[in-house]
Amino acid sequence: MKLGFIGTGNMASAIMGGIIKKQIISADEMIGADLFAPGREKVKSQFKIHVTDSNKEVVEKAEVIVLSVKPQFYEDVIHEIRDDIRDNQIVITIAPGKTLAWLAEQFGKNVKIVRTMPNTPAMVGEGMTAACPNEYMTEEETAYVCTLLESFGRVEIVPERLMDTVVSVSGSSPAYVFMMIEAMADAAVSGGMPRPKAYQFAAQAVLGSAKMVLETGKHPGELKDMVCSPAGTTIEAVRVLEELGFRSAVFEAMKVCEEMSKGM
Ligand SMILES: NC(=O)C1=CN([C@@H]2O[C@H](COP(=O)(O)OP(=O)(O)OC[C@H]3O[C@@H](n4cnc5c(N)ncnc54)[C@H](OP(=O)(O)O)[C@@H]3O)[C@@H](O)[C@H]2O)C=CC1
Ligand SMILES: O=C(O)[C@@H]1CCC=N1
Repeated sequence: MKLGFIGTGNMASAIMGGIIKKQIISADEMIGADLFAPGREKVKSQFKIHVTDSNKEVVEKAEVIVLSVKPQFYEDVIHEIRDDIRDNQIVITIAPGKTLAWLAEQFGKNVKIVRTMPNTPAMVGEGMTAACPNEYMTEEETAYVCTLLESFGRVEIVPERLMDTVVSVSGSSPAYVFMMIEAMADAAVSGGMPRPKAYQFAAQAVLGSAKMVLETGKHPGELKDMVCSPAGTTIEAVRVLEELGFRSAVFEAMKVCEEMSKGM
């Protein structure tokens, strides 16, 4: 087995889906463990990967192991597997707040670890993942892990001090964007548009806007100004968003998210 998952929930499924779609690793070379039988069965039927109820079996069989349980279960899972981890294996973590120093302490031995923060758009190959390798990872091993992570989106190696900021700007942010799409669609429905069409219009507008930021290299403010025709419709919408504290709401929500990550 090339890749193993301990925990087969939402984020693990998004990663599995992205990797299988890009055919970097076949489903037959992946194994996932989950205590929750319906969770295991879901990924088995969806992706045809091997599944087990034993975390130790994943460690026994996989070269690279993704710890994809909630942060509060990290300590127990690491203590369960630490004696079985071999020198040549690589552990990928995806939990907020779990620093490389904390992870080293829990393993209590020299383990190759890459601390990452992915996001669920991995499911459609548009993930954004930040990665921090520890001192036991060679350049080749880090490059291999980056190839895996790139199979489901963009990857950046970042200094570890930025990881809590990454949680707020990309790990958690799909939730805020989905809320915005939902709100936009509700307003479109109120204007008379059938709901399925409203989601399509709102989502495509968000997708296209994001692509413009990434592909033109222009400042988002300049792109916004290009939409605001003089005495037009958009500038009135912008006025109301400013009045209702749109920017401030996003800013404050992200600061709370970052602080929460630090405390985990
Ligand atoms: N969801 C997201 O968008 C993102 C999540 N993450 C991180 O990914 C990790 C997983 O989150 P997410 O996928 O959302 O959570 P989920 O609850 O969807 O998935 C976690 C899975 O692990 C199972 N589990 C719990 N304890 C164990 C154990 N001891 N051994 C094996 N399996 C276990 C859970 O079972 P049960 O339900 O029975 O407890 C559940 O099926 C977290 O650390 C999270 O912070 C990172 C970036 C984005
Ligand atoms: O909500 C959470 O805690 C996880 C981490 C980033 C996204 N989801």
